[in-house]
Amino acid sequence: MRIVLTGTNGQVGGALRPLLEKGGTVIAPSRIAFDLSKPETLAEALDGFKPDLIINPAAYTAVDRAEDERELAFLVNAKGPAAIAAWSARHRVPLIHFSTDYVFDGSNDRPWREDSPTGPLSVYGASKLAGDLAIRVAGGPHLIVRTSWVYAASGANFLRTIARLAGERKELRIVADQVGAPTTASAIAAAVAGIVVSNGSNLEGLFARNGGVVNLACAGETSWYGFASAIVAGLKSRGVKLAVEMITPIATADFPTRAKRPGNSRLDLSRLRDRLRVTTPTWQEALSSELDSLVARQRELAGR
Ligand SMILES: NC(=O)C1=CN([C@@H]2O[C@H](COP(=O)(O)OP(=O)(O)OC[C@H]3O[C@@H](n4cnc5c(N)ncnc54)[C@H](OP(=O)(O)O)[C@@H]3O)[C@@H](O)[C@H]2O)C=CC1
Ligand SMILES: Cc1cn([C@H]2C[C@H](O)[C@@H](COP(=O)(O)OP(=O)(O)O[C@H]3O[C@@H](C)C(=O)[C@@H](O)[C@H]3O)O2)c(=O)[nH]c1=O
Ligand SMILES: [Mg+2]
Repeated sequence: MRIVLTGTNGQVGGALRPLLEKGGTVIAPSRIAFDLSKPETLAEALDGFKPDLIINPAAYTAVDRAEDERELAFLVNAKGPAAIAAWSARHRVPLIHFSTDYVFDGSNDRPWREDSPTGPLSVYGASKLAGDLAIRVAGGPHLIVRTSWVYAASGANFLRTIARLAGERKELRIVADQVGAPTTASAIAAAVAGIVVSNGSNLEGLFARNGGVVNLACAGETSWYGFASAIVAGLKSRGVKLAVEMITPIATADFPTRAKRPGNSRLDLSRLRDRLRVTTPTWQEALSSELDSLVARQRELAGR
């Protein structure tokens, strides 16, 4: 199977690559060879790659910056995916794409289902929602994996931000009224690669029956404050020396940001379990193994 995989410098694409290489030929075009901000060039590139499957984790993910770069965010997150989806529909080549909890307004008091009403609060969320809708409208075989709060031992993410700040500051002030499920790129990659490997050439049929959007996050829930507290506790228990003495829970209103974020980011995982037979680790289990990798990497870099 020939798999075109985008975004391999990113968290999810980077975690997927080695898992997919075990089961097929992975074509991982550079951003220059396959630039989502140039939608008109993508069909010709795909003609050349001749994939049997396209997996597209590449995205514009700078949530605050997107408020000032609306056009670029929509090109990368909506127009590019729309062009890929049109090619996928024309050639009946399955497409796996990724979506976000930020398509919701966060007002609900229950976990969001795949068909819950959307209402993005940010340009990033609106651009991702436009991508989801364009893929659906194109009508090809597709699966849109909707996830939340993604992090890894490397890359730009909340774990790495907190690990850095905890080494520099006495006090961290973290919002406690936004709840969701922190999710490792490796948990997403394991689940997605599992679906690909176990269904092989039958993905088109699987997506016809059970495609569309599926929520996929780590199990359980916490706030950004709860997540930061667990990160700091986990680093300390692994013997990492930190400057931080106090972690203070604050309200969203006390941490002004350019983009608005949803209060409730929780995703209902029953479709994932019932239709795709996939379960994910709890966020605490996933954090524990990611902290092991982070600390091992830091010790290696420090030559210890
Ligand atoms: N990060 C998160 O918290 C969450 C992410 N998601 C979604 O999951 C998916 C994967 O996210 P994640 O792995 O964290 O993202 P990252 O930000 O880690 O990686 C994004 C990747 O997209 C590439 N990219 C950006 N612009 C373009 C472009 N114009 N053309 C081609 N490639 C481009 C980047 O390339 P380069 O490295 O060269 O910049 C990078 O490799 C995305 O769809 C995202 O919206 C959903 C929920 C949460
Ligand atoms: C660094 C910091 C952040 N925060 C808050 C701000 C924000 O509400 C929350 C998380 O901040 P971040 O900017 O790291 O997270 P953010 O970039 O909003 O993360 C999002 O990225 C996109 C791509 C997604 O799709 C989402 O699922 C989500 O993971 O923590 C604090 O309260 N104190 C702090 O010191
Ligand atoms: Mg961010």
